[in-house]
Amino acid sequence: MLSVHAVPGAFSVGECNEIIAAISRAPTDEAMLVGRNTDHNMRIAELVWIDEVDGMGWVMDRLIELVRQANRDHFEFDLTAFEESPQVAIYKATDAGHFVWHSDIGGGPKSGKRKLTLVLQLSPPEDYEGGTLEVMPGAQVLQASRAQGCVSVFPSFTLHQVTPVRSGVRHSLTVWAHGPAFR
Ligand SMILES: O=C(O)CCC(=O)C(=O)O
Ligand SMILES: [Fe+2]
Repeated sequence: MLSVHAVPGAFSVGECNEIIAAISRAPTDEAMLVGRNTDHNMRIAELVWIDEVDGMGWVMDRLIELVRQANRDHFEFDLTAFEESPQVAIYKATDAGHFVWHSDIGGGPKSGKRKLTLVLQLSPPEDYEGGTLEVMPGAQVLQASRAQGCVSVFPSFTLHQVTPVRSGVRHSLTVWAHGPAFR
């Protein structure tokens, strides 16, 4: 099983900028962790749920196709639904935005059924320093591509983190595919 599947150019630069512009007009919520824990030591980011932003249907359509292809070609998990809205996270250097090591599988009725995680790099790499998505599928830590429009797909149980943003602002989009428990 491939641990992290990358799709460079899954979204064009123009499309990423369009998503950032659309969500910047929407109100943000402070990031909450799996289990609705607001421990600031774990994650500092602002969140916008794509389902609540007008004109973003095409984004969900593209994400579904990307997950479907990645699953068919690389993971072959039993996936049944997308039960949660994709979310855009905004990590700001002024807040030392980050997300410590975690798995995405939580204890809730939806977060407990997460099986694949897809992360889209929305910001161009020159917009920020730090803010690297690191994934640890085994003994080694892999750094996800920072290229704008690149998508990384990995099993939701895989440990991953976002290192503190040291300058600028990083936007990313995360969506999960759900299904019955691993067995
Ligand atoms: O922003 C990222 O690159 C990852 C976000 C993440 O890990 C999550 O939303 O669970
Ligand atoms: Fe995560």
